[in-house]
Amino acid sequence: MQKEHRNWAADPVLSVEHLTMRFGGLVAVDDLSFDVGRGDITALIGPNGAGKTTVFNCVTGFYKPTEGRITLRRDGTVSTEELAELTRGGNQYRKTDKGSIFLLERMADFRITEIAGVARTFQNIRLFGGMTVLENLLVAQHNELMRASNYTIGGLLGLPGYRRAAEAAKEKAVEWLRRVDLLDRADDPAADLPYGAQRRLEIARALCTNPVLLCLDEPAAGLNPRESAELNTLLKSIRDDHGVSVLLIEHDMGVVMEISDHIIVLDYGKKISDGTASAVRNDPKVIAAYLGVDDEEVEEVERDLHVKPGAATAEGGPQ
Ligand SMILES: Nc1ncnc2c1ncn2[C@@H]1O[C@H](COP(=O)(O)OP(=O)(O)OP(=O)(O)O)[C@@H](O)[C@H]1O
Repeated sequence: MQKEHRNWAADPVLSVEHLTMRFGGLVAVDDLSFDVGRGDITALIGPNGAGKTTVFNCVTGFYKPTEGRITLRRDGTVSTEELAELTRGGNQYRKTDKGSIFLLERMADFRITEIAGVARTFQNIRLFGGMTVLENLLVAQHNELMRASNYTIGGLLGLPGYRRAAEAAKEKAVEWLRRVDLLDRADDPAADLPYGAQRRLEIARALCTNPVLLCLDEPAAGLNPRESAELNTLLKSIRDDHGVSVLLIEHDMGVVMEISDHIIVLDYGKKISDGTASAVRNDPKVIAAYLGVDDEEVEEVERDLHVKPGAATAEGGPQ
């Protein structure tokens, strides 16, 4: 059951404003603005080359945007005036007892994960294949463990503070393995897992960093229908049971339409639609943009969007 209230307007965890990213003469993202609601699953969709991954790379600090502001509201409430003040000054973030905000376009990728609380997965799985499943989740908590050792040899000496932190890291890893149904594979090399299980492990690894916003780049790519259904259940549980906001890029319209509270549609780097799944599904601009894809994909898109065959051609969409 999809929620009809608009968290993205009432309580945005992420606000992207006037984002532009140029590569030489190519404008990959063009003056794009959108909000991601706290506690929502938000999907960023659009035809190939629309600019989705570029947006992700800007939000997660892999690219420095040409222009634009990207605000992450980690917790509490920070007023518009305080945000304006932070923007005018040179700082990357502001933390007060009322709440904390981060200007992600000013921050390096590792700081975005570590202090702003944004975690991501990639289009191509990036696990440490030779390490065990459990070790992959412990490595993800390296920063926390380093802090616990006070960046000294406390870890090697087994000082109590470090030992406690190491125990907690293991407990967290085991708990996430249980949630993603991989506990029985904890000691196997990650590379030995089937593809769908590797995707779940990547998500668990991202969650071990305690994110407020989890960014997933095509999590359903390469999954069979059963694995896709399991992914849907996992993502809904991450939202509902753990309160983590999810922003995903996904080509599988079955997944997108079933789980998304909010969908943003890009085409040629610009936003062409923004709303609930049902609003976006019936937007002629979206259907037209999608029908600009290869002929063999047209029927699939029409079926996934639940529109009558040929409906969008009547709107004069690009062919
Ligand atoms: N590092 C880069 N240098 C030059 N051009 C780039 C770079 N990254 C992306 N682009 C270009 O920017 C445009 C948007 O690419 P992007 O990968 O963001 O699209 P996408 O919507 O994620 O596509 P897909 O669905 O195929 O993954 C494309 O024309 C792409 O070739």
